[in-house]
Amino acid sequence: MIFSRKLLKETITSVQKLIKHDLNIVTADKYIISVKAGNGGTGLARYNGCGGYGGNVYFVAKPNVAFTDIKRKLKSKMKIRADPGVSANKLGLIGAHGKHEYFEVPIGIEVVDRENNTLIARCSRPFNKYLIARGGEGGSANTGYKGLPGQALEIEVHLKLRPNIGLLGFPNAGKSTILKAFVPEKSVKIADYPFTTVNPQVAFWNSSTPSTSSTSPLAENFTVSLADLPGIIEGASRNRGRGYQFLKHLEYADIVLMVVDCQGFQLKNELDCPFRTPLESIALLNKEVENYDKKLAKKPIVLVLNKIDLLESDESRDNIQSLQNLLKTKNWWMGLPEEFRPTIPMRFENVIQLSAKSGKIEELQKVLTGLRHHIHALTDVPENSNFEEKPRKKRLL
Ligand SMILES: Nc1nc2c(ncn2[C@@H]2O[C@H](COP(=O)(O)OP(=O)(O)OP(=O)(O)O)[C@@H](O)[C@H]2O)c(=O)[nH]1
Repeated sequence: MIFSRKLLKETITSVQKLIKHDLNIVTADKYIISVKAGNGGTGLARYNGCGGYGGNVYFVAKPNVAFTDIKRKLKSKMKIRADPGVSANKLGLIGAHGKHEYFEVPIGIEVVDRENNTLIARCSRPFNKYLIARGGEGGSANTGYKGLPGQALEIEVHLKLRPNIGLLGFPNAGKSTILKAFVPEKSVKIADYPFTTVNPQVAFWNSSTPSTSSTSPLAENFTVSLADLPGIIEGASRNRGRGYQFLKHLEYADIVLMVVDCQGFQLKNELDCPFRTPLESIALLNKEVENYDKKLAKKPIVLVLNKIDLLESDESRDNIQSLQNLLKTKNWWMGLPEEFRPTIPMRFENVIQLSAKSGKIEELQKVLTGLRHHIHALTDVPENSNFEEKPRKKRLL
């Protein structure tokens, strides 16, 4: 088959775009892995020899481990094991300890013991190591010279995003459109019906991204991650519409970007789906967030009243202006009927009107940049720093 130069060039460009897409967008999930710490080595009763301890299994939170890498690793590695301790023998009465296993994970993952459904570790601190399974004691007089078994357990690894900015809103509010405006490659899927965003998507925005104008106040190489979560629905905090899976990604967000359609919201054009005004939508989102986790409602929140280009009359534009002014006040929720009133009313850092579709998001970028002190920059943590493992004490005979 003969390729024309043009066709070849087009193919190379689309492959490059695909690679870029893969680098810029990641998704989140849950994996089941079995973990086995090392067994203790056997002691030698005749000479009071001691077996070495089995190695422990640790998870180490690393900022440079990408979600895409860990997904690949977790898919292929169904078992994580540490080495057993060495048994004592005539020539070596003290067996060496087994090597620990350090499994590097992205910051923000959670580890749950499947047997009793308890949280073992929340790997949220960069370079911290988290003990997942303890190695067995080496054989000695204490154990009747038998090496004890290392802990074995089945764990669930929850990949939680740790975005700097997490987008929150009802379906169709324009979250993906905002994300696309930050990262202008055509790789972010946008469509005009609810739940098109199947998985949370993350984009990395930095000062060299073409969408940021030359007047961008962000410093060179400052990278901010933005997560577009699927639209939540009323009852999300009770896990309606897979609400937990979406809301959990906001737990580690530095800033929440709440997006509301300035024309209001209706899930479906049906009688049992009531129409919600923009103010009601905001209050309901507030309630879902606080019901899920009170701490979320206290995060720095920027509110976007989106789709202002659809406001045709002067009256509707005035109404949105009044709403914007109201939302900047502390008691914005006071005029709402009882069922809409949040228990922990959000205090918005800023409220802005936007037309995400126009792609002109400079004002939003400026507002977020003004909140830079809340943002944990991805480049803040040294790439190569590492922890030192303290040597385990040598036991005396
Ligand atoms: N006119 C107008 N349309 C917009 C604007 N922002 C988004 N849209 C449109 O609204 C529809 C929904 O936008 P999305 O960005 O997919 O909304 P979403 O919040 O990500 O939706 P889910 O993924 O369902 O949660 C699309 O047809 C967009 O083109 C805007 O500022 N003005």
